[in-house]
Amino acid sequence: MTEPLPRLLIVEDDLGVQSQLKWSFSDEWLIDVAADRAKALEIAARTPPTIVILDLGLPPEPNGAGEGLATLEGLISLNPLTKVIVSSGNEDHRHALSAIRLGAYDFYPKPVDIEHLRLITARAAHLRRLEEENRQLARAGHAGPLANVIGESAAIQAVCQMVRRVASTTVNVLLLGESGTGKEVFAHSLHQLSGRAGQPFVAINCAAIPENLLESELFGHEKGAFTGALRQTTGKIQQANGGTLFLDEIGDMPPPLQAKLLRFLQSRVIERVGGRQSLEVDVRIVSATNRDLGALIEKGEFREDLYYRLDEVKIALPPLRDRIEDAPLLAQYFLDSFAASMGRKVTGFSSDAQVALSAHPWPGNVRELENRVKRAVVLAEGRLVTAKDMDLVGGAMPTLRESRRRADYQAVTTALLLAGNNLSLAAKYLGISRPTLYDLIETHNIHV
Ligand SMILES: Nc1ncnc2c1ncn2[C@@H]1O[C@H](COP(=O)(O)OP(=O)(O)OP(=O)(O)O)[C@@H](O)[C@H]1O
Repeated sequence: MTEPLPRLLIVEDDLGVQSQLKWSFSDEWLIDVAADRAKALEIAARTPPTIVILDLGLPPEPNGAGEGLATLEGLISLNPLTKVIVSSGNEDHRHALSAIRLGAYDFYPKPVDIEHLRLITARAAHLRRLEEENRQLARAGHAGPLANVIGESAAIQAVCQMVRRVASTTVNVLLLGESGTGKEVFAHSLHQLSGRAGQPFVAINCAAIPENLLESELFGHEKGAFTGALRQTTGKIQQANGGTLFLDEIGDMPPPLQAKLLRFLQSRVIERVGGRQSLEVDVRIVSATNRDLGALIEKGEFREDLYYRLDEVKIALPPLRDRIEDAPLLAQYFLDSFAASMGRKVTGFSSDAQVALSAHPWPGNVRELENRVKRAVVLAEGRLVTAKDMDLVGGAMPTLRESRRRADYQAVTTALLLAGNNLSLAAKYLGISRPTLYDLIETHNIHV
């Protein structure tokens, strides 16, 4: 998909200047021209321009600025994001300043210097793009990070944005990511941001419960259903009625239970183990795994039909090493909360600790960082935590290759975020071709 060219409206009554401008900009812009206020506003209403180049001296006042300024006001009131660049032929600087006061983006003196005007136009277009992206983010509810989520990296912001976007829907969400990347944190955010927030959030770890107990944990059982079933119990699915069921480590669910879970997802009805009564249950399913479900499906260990039910939307959580700029933020956050709860007067990190935080590859992700900081808050002798307190002495410098890998990953995720996942635009921001961008996305396993 190629990006449509942006629209430029030239409002100019001098036909010579009009065609000069048209000719100079037609390679990068879709151009409309108007010679007076009425025509300009009519075009702007019909095909909204990104940028307007506006001559202030329009008829019937070619030597004044009244008509030009009125046109400017009309354009801005049609769309306040429109960037209007004004020109005035007479030497009167005051008109240009009045225009800026009324909301024009910039001005330039006549006679026109095309190179100068190109620069102004490019900057205005860039600003307009940023403003529109900010608006989109704000509309998607992305006013800041999610509650309980620490991180400012582009990668984590993209995740927050996605979580906000899907939270209010009823789609089942599959969270993928290495151990300790925050899958449960985001499952909780999804629930809190959804219309189900006042209802229960029930989590179950499919790997931690022995196979023979998992079924009754999920579905409940009747009294006497099996040896030791002394009374009727309510399963987790029913406990979550009206709310969200978080199925952690879904990749470890044994195949017979996968079949039962699938039946439930199709019918939305459960039967307790040993029971006959059908109970209707309304839950939203959020599941998570650090395993490669595709590989499990290939080996016949995970049902593909269940996978498609669970993966209505997939959200991939980046490992901490790929958003290393979040490590100092998370570390300070954990330090403050542990210091407060343990009553310790530790306030920050020594410089060797700060270097270690950014150099360590964090195989255990945020959980590892949390544990290391906790230990350090206990051990620290002074006000500052050292690398030794975190047991990160001699923490290997990242190799040049690793640093480059991280830089590539960050650049690509940032560009995708700014481009709203539009690949052509992201490739353009990065100054690379689309095929190169595809390769990078594949190499870094980035989900778009
Ligand atoms: N972005 C974050 N901001 C604040 N705390 C976080 C963040 N991500 C993770 N944590 C914390 O890190 C720890 C691990 O997170 P969580 O249990 O959600 O990871 P997980 O991906 O579900 O791990 P596992 O796959 O091992 O179950 C938790 O204590 C959680 O509070």
